[in-house]
Amino acid sequence: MALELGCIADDFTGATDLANNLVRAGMTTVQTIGVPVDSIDTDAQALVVSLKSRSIPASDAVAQSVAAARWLLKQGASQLYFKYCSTFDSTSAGNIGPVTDALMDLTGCDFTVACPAFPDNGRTVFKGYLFAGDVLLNESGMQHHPITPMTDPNLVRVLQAQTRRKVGLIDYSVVADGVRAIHERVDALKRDGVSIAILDAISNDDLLTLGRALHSWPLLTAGSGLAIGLPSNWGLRPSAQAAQLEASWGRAAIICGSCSSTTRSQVDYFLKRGGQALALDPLRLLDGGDLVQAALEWVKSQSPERSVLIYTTATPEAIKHTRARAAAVNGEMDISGQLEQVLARIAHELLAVGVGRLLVAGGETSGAVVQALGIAQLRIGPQIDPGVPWCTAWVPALSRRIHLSLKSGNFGSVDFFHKAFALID
Ligand SMILES: Nc1ncnc2c1ncn2[C@@H]1O[C@H](COP(=O)(O)OP(=O)(O)OP(=O)(O)O)[C@@H](O)[C@H]1O
Ligand SMILES: O=C(O)[C@@H](O)C(=O)CO
Repeated sequence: MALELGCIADDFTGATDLANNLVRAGMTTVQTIGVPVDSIDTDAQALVVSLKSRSIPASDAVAQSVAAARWLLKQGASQLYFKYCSTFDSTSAGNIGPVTDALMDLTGCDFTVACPAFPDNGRTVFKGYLFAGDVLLNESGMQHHPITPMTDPNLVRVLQAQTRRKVGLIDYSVVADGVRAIHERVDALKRDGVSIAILDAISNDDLLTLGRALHSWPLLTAGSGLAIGLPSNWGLRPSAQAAQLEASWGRAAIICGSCSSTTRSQVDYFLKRGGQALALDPLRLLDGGDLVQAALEWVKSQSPERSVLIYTTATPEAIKHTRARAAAVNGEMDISGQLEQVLARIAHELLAVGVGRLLVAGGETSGAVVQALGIAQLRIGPQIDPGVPWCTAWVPALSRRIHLSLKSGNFGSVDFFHKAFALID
């Protein structure tokens, strides 16, 4: 089967999350890092281009997303899928709205949907309100996100602030009534001048219904959840074979820049279990401290038989304190960006000490790490937890493949770090 689905993901963990859902639903999928310069030789049915565009200026996110879309259309994609976070991470400046607008202009489509729901990971949308687990988005910890704090759970309002198009809602009762009811609602919304509909979805069944209803639409925008209902539109069925990888090798390491409450619990669990862990102090950046060298020295002193965790993960209060100290020294300092680069350099150096199994937590952090390792493509393997697979990637500096997992900040069970390495031991 030829290429059908062309996906543009606004961060790297989100891209593996989407590719994972597609692979599990039976679609052969290749994930690229950035927009490839040339065509790629693949028989994949889906391509996922990973960008790092979630938190950059909206005009840059638009330019990169349009370039990715043009490339995917040139490869032959018949449907485009713009993937963002299941917690709708964005600000009133974007980037979900501006990118959606630009992709609608590019494809000439007059109507699309916005569907962050991913029930397998506790993200549900009801009456346009996004829940993370049992609480509304703005009570979930996301209100403290260091880059895109989410303080309003009403997605119609959140998206309307970012787009020049009118935003409406297709609510759960319409979705429950099936494909025809959804199409009728779309027609009614169009008559009201609406061009983008937030989709309610509270279960995988809702996503499967929506997947059928959106068959052959030129453009979809969503988290990864909506993808579970798409492969069957091309007659594909779930298959475990698609996710097989070669054997892993080397030392195991975890690089953690995510500060989400989920990741903080995972770090705490790892520490309580006596894991080998090093916390990096961001304030050392203010006095020119060499965090990379310090981390490497530390790694060399640890047992190579057990995994190591290197993290900048901190509480909202600690981040606030760090930011205030940084601002007092230099108002221009981007402490979060600098920490991403520090962790990326450490990841690169870890290869030299024999790390062949690398787990990275946090989307921005993963983007920085993957770029520093010079990785061009990821092959998707078995799922560790919903939304997080193991992958393999060719690392040019090593001239060999490593196992790599990019964990979204909010994903994974509390024992994720142990579970992940147990799966590929
Ligand atoms: N101690 C800290 N102080 C300030 N910023 C930090 C600190 N630790 C990490 N950061 C920054 O916070 C950001 C975390 O974003 P990242 O995308 O990596 O994680 P996340 O948002 O939890 O993950 P996801 O995007 O997958 O949900 C990064 O820019 C990181 O450098
Ligand atoms: O959708 C999600 O929650 C994740 O794939 C993600 O994008 C986190 O960065």
